Amino acid sequence: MCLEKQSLIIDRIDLGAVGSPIGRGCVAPGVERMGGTTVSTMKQLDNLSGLEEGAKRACRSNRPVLVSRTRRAPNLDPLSFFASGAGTQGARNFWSDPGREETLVGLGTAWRTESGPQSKNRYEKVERDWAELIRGALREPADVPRGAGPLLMGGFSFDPIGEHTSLWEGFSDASFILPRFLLTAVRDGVWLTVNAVITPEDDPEEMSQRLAEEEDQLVDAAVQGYIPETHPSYDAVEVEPERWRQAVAQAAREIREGQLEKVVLARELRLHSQETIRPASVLKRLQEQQPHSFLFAVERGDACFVGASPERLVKKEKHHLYSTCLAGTYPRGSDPAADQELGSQLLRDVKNRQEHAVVVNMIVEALREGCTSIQVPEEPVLYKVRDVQHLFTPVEGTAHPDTTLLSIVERLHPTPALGGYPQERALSRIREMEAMDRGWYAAPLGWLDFRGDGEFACGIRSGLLRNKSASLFAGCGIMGDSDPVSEYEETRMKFQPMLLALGGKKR
Ligand SMILES: C=C(O[C@H]1C=CC=C(C(=O)O)[C@@H]1O)C(=O)O
Repeated sequence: MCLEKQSLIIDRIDLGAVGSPIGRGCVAPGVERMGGTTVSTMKQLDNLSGLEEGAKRACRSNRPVLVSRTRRAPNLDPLSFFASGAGTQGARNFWSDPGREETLVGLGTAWRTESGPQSKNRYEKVERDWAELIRGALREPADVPRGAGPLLMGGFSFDPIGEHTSLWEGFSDASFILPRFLLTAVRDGVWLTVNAVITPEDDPEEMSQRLAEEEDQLVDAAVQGYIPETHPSYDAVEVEPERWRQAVAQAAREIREGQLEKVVLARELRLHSQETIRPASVLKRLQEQQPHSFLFAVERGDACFVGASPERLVKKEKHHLYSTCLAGTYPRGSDPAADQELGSQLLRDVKNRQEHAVVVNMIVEALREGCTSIQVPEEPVLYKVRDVQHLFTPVEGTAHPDTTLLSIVERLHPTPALGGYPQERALSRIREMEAMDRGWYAAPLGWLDFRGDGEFACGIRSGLLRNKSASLFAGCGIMGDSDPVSEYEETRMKFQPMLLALGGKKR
């Protein structure tokens, strides 16, 4: 629809109060009145000038144009916002870092990029597609906080070459969504970004009306603050535990023979519930129970990959890079003294220190290629989460000007904390020895913004929810002296966060 429309002159209205109780109760649900103009209409007008400009650009360049508008939304709670999108979108994304400095909730799809199996260039493809869309985008305002404005949310599968089963249907080897609505909760407050990709065929007025209506519905539902509470009772089936213990023994033998240094073997626990498992309910419990972990949910169609991972893969903020070496695990103690004693034992444990060192060496090498300088402490410290404690070494670097976030993700993934060492040998042993499709388990997931900044975590302590079923995943680093029974116990501890978050009882 490339007709030159007469430009509307619109008074800019600060929509900081969107969804606030002003006028609530005086008008139909979803519409709030302010000085004779409905908020819905104001939103529509507010978005319209950008969309009209975008439509003109789309016509001139004959290509889609991204129009993105961010404003404050002080009264929105991230979890309620996530829950408010249930059912309507099938494309929700939730992200929160362990400091809860940046919580992002994406609802709906303004644009997406995907890569299929065997795709060797999946990282470059996402970056290329995104750069192409961002070129010529209209953003308002120019300055938005980190985590707001146009950005992609999603992730990658663990291994594009390994077997792909129907379990992970909907989750391709790279899948990133530019959310139609993005809520960003940061120290500075809460922001709402509305993204639209307008083509020469679109009518900006119609689009702006549709966006305003959708936003009203979501914001109204979120303001009600309803988060479903489910307590399903479920049957749990461990997938081939004996075969897994044998694989651990076999891997340890191969390591002693010098065929490889380390491999991470994982297993699956399948749950069947009496009622539909609600991702928002699981996220709520994870938020309460796992304050020191990344929280994530990636919904694709009727499935949702959810977890509370303690492990950062990489964060990029301007030219600063931050990564994490997390490997080596002990249980938590039943009281502070016992906990401290177990922590001291872990710090002295030879097998765990070696397992950890393999990870540090690889991450430092991988970062070195993209950095002008690297800082890494000499000794690991403890990182304690609710059910286990780990050896932890943070690594920081200063990136070369041309080092991109996804090029670092590609270099790092899978680190020996998730795959093994040497990488290719470990990957081929995982493909042969594990009786499961890892899908997105242990893979990079996170967000990437219009500046090239963002953050990725490793998708561990996680599960894939689909209607009444859940598949939970847990793995451990196998070394030459690994004992199959203790490694099996370690995976039991690592299932705990998701089992607890499902909130139900084992039948
Ligand atoms: C592979 C997992 O954990 C990794 C991360 C931290 C500690 C690990 C370990 O001690 O084995 C694993 O390398 C998992 O939780 O599924």
